Amino acid sequence: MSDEIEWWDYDDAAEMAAAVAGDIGFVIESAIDARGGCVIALSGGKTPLPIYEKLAATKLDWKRVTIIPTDERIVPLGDPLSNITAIGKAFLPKGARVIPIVSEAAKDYRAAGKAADARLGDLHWPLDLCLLGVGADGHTASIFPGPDFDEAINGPRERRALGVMPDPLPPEAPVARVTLSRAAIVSAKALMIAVTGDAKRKVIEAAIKQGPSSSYPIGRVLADAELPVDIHWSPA
Ligand SMILES: O=C1O[C@H](COP(=O)(O)O)[C@@H](O)[C@H](O)[C@H]1O
Repeated sequence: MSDEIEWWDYDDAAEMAAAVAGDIGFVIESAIDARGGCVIALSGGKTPLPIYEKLAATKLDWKRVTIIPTDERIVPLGDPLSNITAIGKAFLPKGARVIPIVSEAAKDYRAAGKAADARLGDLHWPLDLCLLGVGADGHTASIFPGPDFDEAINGPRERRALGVMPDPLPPEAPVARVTLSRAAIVSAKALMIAVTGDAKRKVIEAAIKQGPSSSYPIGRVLADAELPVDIHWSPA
């Protein structure tokens, strides 16, 4: 478990968006200065959208930035549930390289996970940054309870992505997923979480208290993190 998990509290989502976008922008600039490029993973769902709007408005050398989603719902590109579609809307116009991790050709969710893992092998690892979200049920990226949970948490460290069938399926997006593995997430050089609302805060606090045997996926990820983790929170 990282010795340093720091909470950053904001008055509202707009204030949080400005602060998190500033932090991500700093990581991107530093990576470009250091090695001429940057690879980041951004969470899906609705919470981070104001952050992406702010970040996309930041003057950066976007052509040197590669963005992957932390996880993807297995739906066609353009579907309202597609994480990469929302991320692409924000960053493709800036010239960033936005890489989907799910191809419509995948036969089943496990094959989709294997294809994503192979595709991710072409990128520069470890990630310069991973921004995670957390669901009200304590899932993070698409690490959910179910038949693939153990592999997502304890699979071989070189496995960066895998297919996941959440059980139970989350009502807000009841579909199979592809997710970064815990190993890929915690190897990132910078790890941040952005969440809103009291319920998610309580879940994360409980998960941290439970430690390495946490019943929540976010607890299992945080328990394996070695670098400091910033948790950004606003009430709504
Ligand atoms: O399904 C997902 O949910 C989480 C949380 O999403 P939010 O809309 O409650 O912010 C998200 O982090 C993940 O990437 C997504 O696929």
